[in-house]
Amino acid sequence: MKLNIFANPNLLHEAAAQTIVRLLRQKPDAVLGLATGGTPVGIYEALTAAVRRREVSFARAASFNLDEYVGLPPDHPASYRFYMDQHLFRHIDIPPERTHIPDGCAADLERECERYDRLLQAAGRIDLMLLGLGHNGHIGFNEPGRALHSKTHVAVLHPQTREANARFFCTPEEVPTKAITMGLGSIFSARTILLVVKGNDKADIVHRALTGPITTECPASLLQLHPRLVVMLDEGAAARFKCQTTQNAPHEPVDSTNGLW
Ligand SMILES: O=P(O)(O)OC[C@H]1O[C@](O)(CO)[C@@H](O)[C@@H]1O
Repeated sequence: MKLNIFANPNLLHEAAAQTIVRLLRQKPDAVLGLATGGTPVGIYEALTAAVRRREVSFARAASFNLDEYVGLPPDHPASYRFYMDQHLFRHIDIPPERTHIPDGCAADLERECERYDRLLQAAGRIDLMLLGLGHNGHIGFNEPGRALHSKTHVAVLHPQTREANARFFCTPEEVPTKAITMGLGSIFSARTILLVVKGNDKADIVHRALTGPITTECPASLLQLHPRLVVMLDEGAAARFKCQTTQNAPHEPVDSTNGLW
């Protein structure tokens, strides 16, 4: 695992974006796994700026989003399709037909999950999976529980998750109770996983996920087993890690695990 700690969120956003830029320069047809939520917004802004500066092109790339709410159409402002269009896709040159997000309004949700898995399989391995972290340790919408799913499935959202995401809706009651999410198997099969976590409110959970026991009660703890895990934290999220803030250029991540493991 490579752990990078940044003095402020802007440096973190830039470093995460540059990781994706570097990948696309080496491999223009890379398959990207993408996340939503508050965390990646700044990363998508930095990617948009890099495309505007013509530092990178997404013209040959493909993307697969982690999840989508059940029952929200693409034009609902809180749907993840809407979010991705608003924050990234409409600002970059990725062909719309190569951007994939589960259809949360499909008449048959089980078939939609199977369809998404077939698309993932046909695309080959995800080269880089961008992940945020839920306050309860969820990744995508893989919620804590006695068992985890490997494949794309319909997840019942934890009350804590619905509460955390209520800020994206007019009223808390509007937050859907279910979502379609990529499973742990699909997330894990990515060549590289980039976990980005910001804010003091996530300091405990990110520390537990990366240093605590590996358990389905904290889905992100499974990431400890991934052979190529890159973690980027701001100082708030890194409060419980006793290692130094990344001093070198933010786009040159260093291995700063410094005897932690
Ligand atoms: O960045 P946020 O808004 O804290 O969300 C964290 C995680 O929660 C989700 O939004 C799902 O609740 C994930 O997609 C995201 O990575």
